[in-house]
Amino acid sequence: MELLDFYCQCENVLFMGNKILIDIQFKRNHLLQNGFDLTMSLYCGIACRRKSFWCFRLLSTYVTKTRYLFELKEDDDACKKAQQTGAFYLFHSLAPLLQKSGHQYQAPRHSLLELERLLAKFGQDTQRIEDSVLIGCSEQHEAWFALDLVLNSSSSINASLQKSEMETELKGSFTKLRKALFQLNTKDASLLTTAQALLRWHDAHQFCSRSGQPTKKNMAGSKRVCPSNKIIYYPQMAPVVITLVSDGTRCLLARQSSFPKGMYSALAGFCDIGESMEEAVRREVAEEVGLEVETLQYSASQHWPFPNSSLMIACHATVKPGQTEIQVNLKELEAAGWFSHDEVATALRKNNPYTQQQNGTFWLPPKLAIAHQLIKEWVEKPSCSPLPA
Ligand SMILES: NC(=O)C1=CN([C@@H]2O[C@H](COP(=O)(O)OP(=O)(O)OC[C@H]3O[C@@H](n4cnc5c(N)ncnc54)[C@H](OP(=O)(O)O)[C@@H]3O)[C@@H](O)[C@H]2O)C=CC1
Ligand SMILES: [Mg+2]
Repeated sequence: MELLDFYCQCENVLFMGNKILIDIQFKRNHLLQNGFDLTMSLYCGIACRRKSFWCFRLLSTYVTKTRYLFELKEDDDACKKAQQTGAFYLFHSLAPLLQKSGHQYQAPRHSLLELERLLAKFGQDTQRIEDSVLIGCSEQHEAWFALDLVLNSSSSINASLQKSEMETELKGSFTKLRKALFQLNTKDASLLTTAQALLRWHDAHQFCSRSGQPTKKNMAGSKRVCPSNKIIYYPQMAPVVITLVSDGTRCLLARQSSFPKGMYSALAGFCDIGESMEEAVRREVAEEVGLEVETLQYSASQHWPFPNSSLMIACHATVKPGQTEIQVNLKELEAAGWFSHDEVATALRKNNPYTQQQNGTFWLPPKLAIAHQLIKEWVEKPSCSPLPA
């Protein structure tokens, strides 16, 4: 339910700036009378007066949130204003700040005032706040930003010395993202992943590749512009295909020498320029294990921040029956093999790297990796009906 149109009398309306809030009780009755299943409690929208009635076009919370973020990306003044009431996630050399509460970890947010105090305490200019990037907002339109306290800093104070003092001051610890992802809930993990990717991109794109001049970030951090030739640079992700190959009864798992000991995953590879997803899957499977893909089926996608931002495009593939002999490309992989449904289902159930290494068995990527989801899908439904490649 994204858009609704309806009419009501003036006393049911509250104005807030250029937005309106409908009297909740009225809306609930109205929507229930009209057979809507009201699952969200608040809608914003636009209104125009028609005789004694107001005509409303109501937008869902998701749409208003999206429109608000779009406005902040386009309008530097609006974005700067949003910082006044916004909240900031903090990083140190791309490691997010985490705080422990009981047995759980969380990513704390700081107000502008708290951030200004912190920067002043550590001898940094509050101008640095302009290096922050917009990463989202709450349903109440509290804008969320991320700032790296040392990247691009002109402060002469040694960054590593400052780190532990900052951690004491902030009652938390700056934790490497790979580790942080295992300690956070999915929502925080996804926000911090986006934040780190954006902070990293800005750090690596300080100069125009044509003029060599420093580029300037817009307030939200959704782009950088070269002041001398007006070239605009947008943050980029590299498309990567990840494929779980099956021969109908078994699936193919492989490992690179850089993987943690004992971990096996699906085949992955960067798309070459000019390739479709289907072509990239066929090429990667042929390059890495010497097999020809017969059919494939798209499953899902995921942003993956390591080592740089990738858009992981996940799919299931099958190979021609009777053509299942693997020829491992040792320049790319350390090992690859066929695994039975039972073996993979057992590994999935006991996916504990420590115990599985001890037993000499293999283990699979963690839950938050799309490779895990692909493998789980195959175990639950090994015979999906894919499209020809
Ligand atoms: N989320 C998940 O579930 C999973 C994510 N992944 C991610 O998928 C990505 C790709 O997998 P991988 O098997 O390594 O890829 P490839 O099989 O394509 O091999 C990697 C090599 O490709 C070259 N390469 C080509 N284009 C690029 C590019 N745009 N960026 C970096 N390297 C490039 C590099 O070679 P050279 O260094 O010689 O230049 C690199 O070492 C990895 O970054 C990995 O983190 C992988 C598995 C699971
Ligand atoms: Mg690969």
